[in-house]
Amino acid sequence: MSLSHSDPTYNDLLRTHPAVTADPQKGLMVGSVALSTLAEEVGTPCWVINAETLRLRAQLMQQAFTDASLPVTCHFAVKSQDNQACLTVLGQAGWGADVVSGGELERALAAGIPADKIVFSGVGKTDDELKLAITHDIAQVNVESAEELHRLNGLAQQMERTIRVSLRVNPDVDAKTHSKITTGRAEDKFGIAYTDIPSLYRTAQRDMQGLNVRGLAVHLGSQISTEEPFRQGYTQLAKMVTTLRQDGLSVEDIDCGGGLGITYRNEIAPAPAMLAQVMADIFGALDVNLRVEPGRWLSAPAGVLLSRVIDTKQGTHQFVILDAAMSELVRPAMYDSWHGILPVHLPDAEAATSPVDVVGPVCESSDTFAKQRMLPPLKRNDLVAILDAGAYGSTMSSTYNSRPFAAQIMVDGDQWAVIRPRQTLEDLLACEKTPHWFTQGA
Ligand SMILES: Cc1ncc(COP(=O)(O)O)c(C=O)c1O
Ligand SMILES: N[C@@H](CCCC[NH3+])C(=O)O
Repeated sequence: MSLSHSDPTYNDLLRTHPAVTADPQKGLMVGSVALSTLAEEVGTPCWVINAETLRLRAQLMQQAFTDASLPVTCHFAVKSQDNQACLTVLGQAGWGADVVSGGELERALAAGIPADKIVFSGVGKTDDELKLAITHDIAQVNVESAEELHRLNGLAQQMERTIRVSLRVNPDVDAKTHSKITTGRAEDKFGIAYTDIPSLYRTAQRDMQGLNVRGLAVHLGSQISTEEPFRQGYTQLAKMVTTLRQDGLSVEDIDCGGGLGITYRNEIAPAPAMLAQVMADIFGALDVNLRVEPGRWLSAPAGVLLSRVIDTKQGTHQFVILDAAMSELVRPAMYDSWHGILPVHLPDAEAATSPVDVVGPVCESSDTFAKQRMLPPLKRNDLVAILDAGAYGSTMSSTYNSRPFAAQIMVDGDQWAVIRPRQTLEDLLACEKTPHWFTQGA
């Protein structure tokens, strides 16, 4: 988060973030709606999602696979953005869902995504979650251990059903992204060890009556910004397909996971066309059905976190204290991640920028959105938009420091609506109970 001369300027950020535009009179806009209007009407902090951006990115990704003549089923990773309105937009664009919990499965169904377009990944699925998947006969469960495979088979047989599964392979490939979001190294908790796959797959396909074993899945990590990890991971998978087929087993499906990175700062992020090309090169001749599970690439650039300056203060550093905090957007605190920050009022072309620390009000030094960021002057009550906040923002929010969850707004052209109201303190307290022995006789 340190000061870098290669940091994008205000204009660079605007150019690379079409979800927001600048109007000389109204300041920053999402679609045709001024962010200042949303701040007035809904209050800050709040999340603002541009439906058009989501739709466009869904289309662009599908187009990349079409251009590569690759039939791919696209499943949106719900963990990146789980709002029902966003899932509805993507469902209407023909996308399925990738879920990692019973809650996400219920959300995807509630948004109208059909069960046969839902895949269920995740390193620890409870019996209840697996039963839910069986009950709804979802597209497939990506199984992450021998133990889970046996448990799922038992549950399906008890329910007198069968369920489609793929085995998630741990290919021992380093995705060269942040260590905390790397999932395909041997030491990571995800997937089944590469060398254990052949015997487990054989047992599952030949002997487990509750399972319809379809193929293999992989997910290497998130915010992957180079082609090489995809190439390495998928090559491992393709070799495994050959091994299994040589053993007389059938492999019909390959789930390539998600992970495609975006440009937050100055990363040269790969385009979906790169992913499509790698998949075509490696799987094109294998005669398999392909799936992908991207999240961030679709949702991150579609959303901003809108916040107001509570105060500024001059210490060793100049501080700008926002009403948004790590309780809304935890990524900078958790991964030292960099997010563009734009003042909502258009800065005077003459205004000099100076280095400031942009922080939140939470009692943690890590509650810092940016250190020594070159920004035009900001004063109390000014608004700022924190960019690329549509993924792993609201879904990772907490109520730390008794801060109720922020409102979520969707803008679609000239229309806007609150799609999740701001939680109130009453909402927060309503589900808590003080044990009866404290209140008896009071
Ligand atoms: C199994 C699985 N699929 C898909 C994703 C989505 O990843 P991303 O948002 O990086 O595309 C994740 C998250 O890392 C995941 O764990
Ligand atoms: N939460 C991470 C991504 C993790 C993806 C889930 N496996 C982030 O904000 O970058």
